Amino acid sequence: MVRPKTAVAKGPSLAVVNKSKNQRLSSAERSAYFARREAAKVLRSVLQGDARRRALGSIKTLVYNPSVRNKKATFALVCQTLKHLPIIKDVLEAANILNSKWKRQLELVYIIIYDILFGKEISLAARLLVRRKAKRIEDLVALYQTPDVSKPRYVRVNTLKMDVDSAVLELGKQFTVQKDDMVPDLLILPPGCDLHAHSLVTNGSVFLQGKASSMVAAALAPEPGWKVLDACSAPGNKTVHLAALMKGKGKIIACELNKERVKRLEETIRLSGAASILPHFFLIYRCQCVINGKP
Ligand SMILES: C[S@@+](CC[C@H](N)C(=O)[O-])C[C@H]1O[C@@H](n2cnc3c(N)ncnc32)[C@H](O)[C@@H]1O
Repeated sequence: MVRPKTAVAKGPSLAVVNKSKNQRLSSAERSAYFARREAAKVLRSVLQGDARRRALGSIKTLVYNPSVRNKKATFALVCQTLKHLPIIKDVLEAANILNSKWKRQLELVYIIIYDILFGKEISLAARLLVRRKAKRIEDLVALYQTPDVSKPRYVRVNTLKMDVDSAVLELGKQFTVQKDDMVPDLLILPPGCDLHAHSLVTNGSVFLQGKASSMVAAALAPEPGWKVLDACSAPGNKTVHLAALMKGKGKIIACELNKERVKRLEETIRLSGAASILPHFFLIYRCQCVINGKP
């Protein structure tokens, strides 16, 4: 195996590839960028030659093609990537990040992964280890991990089916339950409790609905008799919350663009019990709402 003398990665890797064309690259970045592109082309020829058992030329011959500008760096990149290819392939397989676009540029991906794993980034990581007084990469990663901030679970009581105090009693048999101080029909449960299969959820007495989502209808505070337009309604959590606050008097015009999501909206309305209690309450439109001429 040829051992190149040059340091291979002299510029940022993925960052360079992803830089928008409008942003100017420094000359070092530009040369690293071209070296990677050129190395990928050479690598493709080498690997295709291997696959067909018919080499299109030695790496040197391919690199000395006049179209290759940065011959030293390209040669080094190709050799080093080939040397580490089994590891690179393993990493790619484990990471499972190849989409169809990247699969078409597999050789470039190999080169970039080489750079990330064994090129300049390693020395950056080493510098970081010293700076953060960490002995191993794992310790460094742990230093950067944000503490697990546990978020409470919220459920909104569907007052068309159940009153808030009964829901507190029922859920209180299993969990510690608190009433939210901003949204009257919202309950706070401990982080991590899974209510998906709870009978109050499956029968539509409570909805798994976050605080931000539940605040919308509460902030509007519609009164019975109002006519309310829900312009983007599926899956319908806010639609049925409005229905509960309006106690069945008035009208809700629920619009939804997506045909499949209209089905979800109808299912939410059915689950909430609103459709049977208030048969003429909802008007569901599969439409694109147009406001001031704009969708
Ligand atoms: C974030 S969801 C709405 C969530 C809903 N308000 C709730 O609380 O359950 C946005 C919905 O708006 C629909 N949508 C987007 N643009 C729309 C348009 N111009 N007209 C009608 N529906 C639209 C989308 O298909 C999607 O189902």
